[in-house]
Amino acid sequence: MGVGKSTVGQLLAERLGLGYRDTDADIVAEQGRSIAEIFVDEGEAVFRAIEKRAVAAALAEHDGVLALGGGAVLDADTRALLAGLRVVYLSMEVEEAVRRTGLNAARPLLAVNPRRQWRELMEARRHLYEEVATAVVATDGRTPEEVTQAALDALELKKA
Ligand SMILES: Nc1ncnc2c1ncn2[C@@H]1O[C@H](COP(=O)(O)OP(=O)(O)O)[C@@H](O)[C@H]1O
Ligand SMILES: O=C(O)C1=C[C@@H](OP(=O)(O)O)[C@@H](O)[C@H](O)C1
Ligand SMILES: [Mg+2]
Repeated sequence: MGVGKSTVGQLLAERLGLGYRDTDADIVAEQGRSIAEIFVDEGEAVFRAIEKRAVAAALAEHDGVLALGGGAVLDADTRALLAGLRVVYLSMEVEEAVRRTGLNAARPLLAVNPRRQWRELMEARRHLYEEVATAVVATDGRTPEEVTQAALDALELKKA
């Protein structure tokens, strides 16, 4: 969360001359309400079910760069759909995460104690990100443009 998937995803798509899509944006458009509203109104389990459908639809329809929400990989079927695709895991340390997400209420899972909540989420998820990734790019101290270049380099290496 806040590592730059949406920001870098758009830049990456521009650099590759491909389309860009973001499953959180798809969900907001389909539901007609914000991610935070879905969490508040219906809870995380309902959000995850909506997200699972949105990711499957996007992977089926879209041929380009796709940014996922940070929790999409919690679902085993979603992880299976990612197998065989080029998946970039953007990483960062906790201090960078707090700087980037701040007290932004748009991310309900970090709303109360961002530092502690982020650490706990990463402990639970790191192995899943590593499982689905075909390339890992550290983003600390890098601008979005530098991260994009590093992702291109990492993807290029993977092609060889
Ligand atoms: N490399 C970066 N350096 C500094 N700030 C960044 C970087 N990448 C993204 N940001 C900022 O961090 C915030 C979260 O970025 P976003 O792309 O929405 O992340 P994600 O989609 O992974 O949650 C935004 O305010 C964005 O401008
Ligand atoms: O990591 C998560 O569980 C979430 C990440 C968010 O997307 P970003 O990773 O784009 O912030 C969004 O899907 C929702 O708030 C839940
Ligand atoms: Mg995003």
